[in-house]
Amino acid sequence: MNPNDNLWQTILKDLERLYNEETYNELFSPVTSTFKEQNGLITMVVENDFLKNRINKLYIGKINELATKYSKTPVRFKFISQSEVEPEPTLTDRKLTIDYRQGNLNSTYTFDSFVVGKSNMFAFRMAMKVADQPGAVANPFYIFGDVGLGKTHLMQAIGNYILDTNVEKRILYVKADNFIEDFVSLLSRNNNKTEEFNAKYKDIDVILVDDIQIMANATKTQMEFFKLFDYLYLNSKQIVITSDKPASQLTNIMPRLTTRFEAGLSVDIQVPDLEHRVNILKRKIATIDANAEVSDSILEFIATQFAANIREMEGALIRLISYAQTFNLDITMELVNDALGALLKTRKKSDALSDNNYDKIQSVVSDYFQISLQDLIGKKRHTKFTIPRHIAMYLIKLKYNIPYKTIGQLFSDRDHSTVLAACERIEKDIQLDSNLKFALDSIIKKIDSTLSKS
Ligand SMILES: Nc1ncnc2c1ncn2[C@@H]1O[C@H](COP(=O)(O)OP(=O)(O)OP(=O)(O)O)[C@@H](O)[C@H]1O
Repeated sequence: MNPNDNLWQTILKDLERLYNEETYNELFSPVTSTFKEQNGLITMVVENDFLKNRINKLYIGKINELATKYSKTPVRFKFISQSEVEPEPTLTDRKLTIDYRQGNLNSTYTFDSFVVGKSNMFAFRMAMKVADQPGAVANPFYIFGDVGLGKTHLMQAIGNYILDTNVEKRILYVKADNFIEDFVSLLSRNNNKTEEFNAKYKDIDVILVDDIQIMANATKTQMEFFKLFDYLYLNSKQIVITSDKPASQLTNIMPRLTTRFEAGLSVDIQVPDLEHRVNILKRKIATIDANAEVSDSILEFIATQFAANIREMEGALIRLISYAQTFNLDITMELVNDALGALLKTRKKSDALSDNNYDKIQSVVSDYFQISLQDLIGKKRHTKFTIPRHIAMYLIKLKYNIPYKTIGQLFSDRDHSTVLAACERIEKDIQLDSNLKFALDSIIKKIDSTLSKS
């Protein structure tokens, strides 16, 4: 018996419960065993194209949700018809197939499971195009956005899609810090490791490099990455990169890399609005526990409390559902307070701490723009200093709403009208300049995290 048959039998039981008898008997019950598995993709065979298309169009999402629920390892299902069954590969063919999905890509990070809204629509559409024609549409494809907003998910969805279309494709997902580690260990060992390094990084079709900003200051690693980048690029291999900021704002990454990143296509992911966040939560419930009943008002409450980071929002939902399951309780607002009380309290505390922290805002802004605090507050008039200065004034006004005159005193005794003009200017520019808007959002996040630690 194929090891995935037990999984399929378990899924069948749920399908029988979920759908009417006629559908179940026609579509699912005749499929008694799995056909094969490769790279986490389990293939099932049905009698004809009509059945195959119905399942793949209407029921595959639910089947994969159940697979995620019941399988210990990440797997997905695919249905083919009898006429598509190919003869088994010979032993030598099989040896050539490297398992590129296991331990490399998270198979739940797919386009299917990515909830689309205004904040990520462009990024999503372009990612689909890149996945459809790797190496041809946008190379490199650069995704940026704040922590926990879905960059890794979207990047891996590209990898999973390419693999689903062609299981032989070699897709390498690597976090920038692992690339640094691999390179450092290459330097510290003998030469025959070079071959291993090259086999891992060069003998591939697609590279997905996550959190490139981590390479800041690692000059030798950047040089090596630069060589690899050029090699892959010249061979039309798709390169996908994620970062917490636009390429133009990466600090301590060599310009020969950042300019190459800018030459491809950059897309950003913003914080989703409330309705979008609630939709993400609804989708997550289905994967955590399809039977959990969570009212819209509770979902809205969670989406409001954990607005800036989807990972945190998802964590709160998982905690709530697990809590309800453990104590066998209905999910009410009272239970939300019990289950999430500690998390909510930490957030309140960090808000309360935020009084009178003007100097912290000034130092986060100066750090972000890599200028000294003295220059931020002082009188120099180069735009390198005036833009960060205006941003710091604007943020203090936004966060504390203290008089313009008081803000002026924090910046070398400037007068009320200078601060007012600076705030109005920033307010206007963020409507027009998405890079500025992005910088502001990142700085606000950093301020919040600094204040919560104090
Ligand atoms: N639009 C979305 N639809 C469904 N799930 C999402 C979406 N956006 C984010 N998530 C989920 O939020 C979690 C965090 O996403 P992810 O790890 O991709 O964020 P990230 O931007 O790469 O964060 P980091 O900067 O920390 O690497 C994941 O579980 C992901 O599935």
